[in-house]
Amino acid sequence: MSRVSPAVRTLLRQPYSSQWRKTPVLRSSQAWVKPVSQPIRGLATPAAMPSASKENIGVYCNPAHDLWVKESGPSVNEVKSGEALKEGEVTIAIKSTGICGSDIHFWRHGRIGPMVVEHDHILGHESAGEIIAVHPSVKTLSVGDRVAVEPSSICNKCEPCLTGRYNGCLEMRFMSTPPVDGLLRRYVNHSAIWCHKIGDMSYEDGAMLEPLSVSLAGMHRAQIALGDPVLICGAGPIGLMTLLCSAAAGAEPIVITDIDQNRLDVAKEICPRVKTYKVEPGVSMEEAGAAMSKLAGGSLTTALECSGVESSIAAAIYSVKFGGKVFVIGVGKPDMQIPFMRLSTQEIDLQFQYRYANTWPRAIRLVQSGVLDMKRLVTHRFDLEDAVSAFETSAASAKTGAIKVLIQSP
Ligand SMILES: NC(=O)c1ccc[n+]([C@@H]2O[C@H](COP(=O)([O-])OP(=O)(O)OC[C@H]3O[C@@H](n4cnc5c(N)ncnc54)[C@H](O)[C@@H]3O)[C@@H](O)[C@H]2O)c1
Ligand SMILES: OC[C@H](O)C(O)[C@@H](O)CO
Repeated sequence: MSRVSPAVRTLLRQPYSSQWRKTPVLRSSQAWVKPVSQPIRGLATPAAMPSASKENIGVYCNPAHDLWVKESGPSVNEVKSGEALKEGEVTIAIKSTGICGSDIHFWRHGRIGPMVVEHDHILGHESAGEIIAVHPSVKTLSVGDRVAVEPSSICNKCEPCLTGRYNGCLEMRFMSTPPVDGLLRRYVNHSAIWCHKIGDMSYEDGAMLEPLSVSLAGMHRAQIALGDPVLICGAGPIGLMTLLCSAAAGAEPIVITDIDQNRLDVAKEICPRVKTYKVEPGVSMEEAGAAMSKLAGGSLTTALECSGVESSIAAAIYSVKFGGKVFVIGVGKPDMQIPFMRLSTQEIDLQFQYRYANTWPRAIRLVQSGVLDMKRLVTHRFDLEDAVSAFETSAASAKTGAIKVLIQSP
């Protein structure tokens, strides 16, 4: 806050409130950031990074469930001088970021299980952008490269890291999971190894690679094959991406469920051969599971659970036949009841996925080649300055029809 005037400082400190939304957003023409004339060696010149003339702002939440936009680091001066850039790092001008259900959760509930918001905290981990500065030690990326950001940081020493399953890193620092700040900023410094080149892919598609990675990791470990009958529970962004993946993998038949008819309609739009099942209140998990099974002609061997809702996981367990598998991608309550004896007597495997490892090159190939087209899932776009409205729209998805809300910094 040291480079801003007291009036601006007051403005930037405003928590989420109607006052912020009515307040005109700061423009770079208001020039509260001093321009720097001498860029350091190895960094882009100011002419090569016009967007770095704008102040850096970020989207914050806190334990009191406020949500607001304010000044953030690295400052525009630090970006230009490179003083905050560590060995192996690049500066990314973030262009597009998706809002994830976990962002809404950290804002509204202040925690996801053991991950607790304890201070002012920057959200966002589904981003793509342009490289605008490169530490001299970085040889793999150049200024101007378009990249999708993998929001991880790992120790490279523990067993999960050394065996290639780095999503289980014992010292994982995942951006946007407290206490690690997220990507919903105009500029972010991050290790070059986690910035995946996307060529001429749009930044929107680039931002979608992160949730797609979750689906791909699930698909890979659930071992979905050509002709497999598959149930997908939950038609949110993850469920719909899993639907696209299942269709591309040749699963047949495919059944998808949700409580929201709009989302089921979108599922039908992006995959006309999918069969939809609307989950109604008052229907028991046994009945729901049986109905899902019937829609698939009694064939279901795999359920990919993408809601994280206890009753949905239970219905999935009742939907698959002897020897089947329920693969849970959704996350939910810390403790849940499951139909244990159904799992036991039917020898149903219950498996879980948490985040992803090594999925990004695969995700990029699938989107670049057109095998997967996720554009229909983007329903709303907001500028970074208007991030509060973006979060409200995403949080009220049943009313707004939002599926994936993107925040952009053109
Ligand atoms: N395992 C991981 O690493 C990982 C990563 C990202 C997201 N997730 C989780 O995956 C899940 C899906 O993410 P998303 O972004 O699509 O979230 P989302 O909340 O947008 O989608 C969940 C969908 O489930 C539907 N639903 C609710 N109750 C249901 C029920 N009883 N039966 C069927 N559907 C029901 C909702 O209407 C919604 O459409 C969430 O639990 C999220 O936290 C897990
Ligand atoms: O895709 C990554 C997930 O959204 C995160 O793990 C989140 O659920 C908690 O940080």
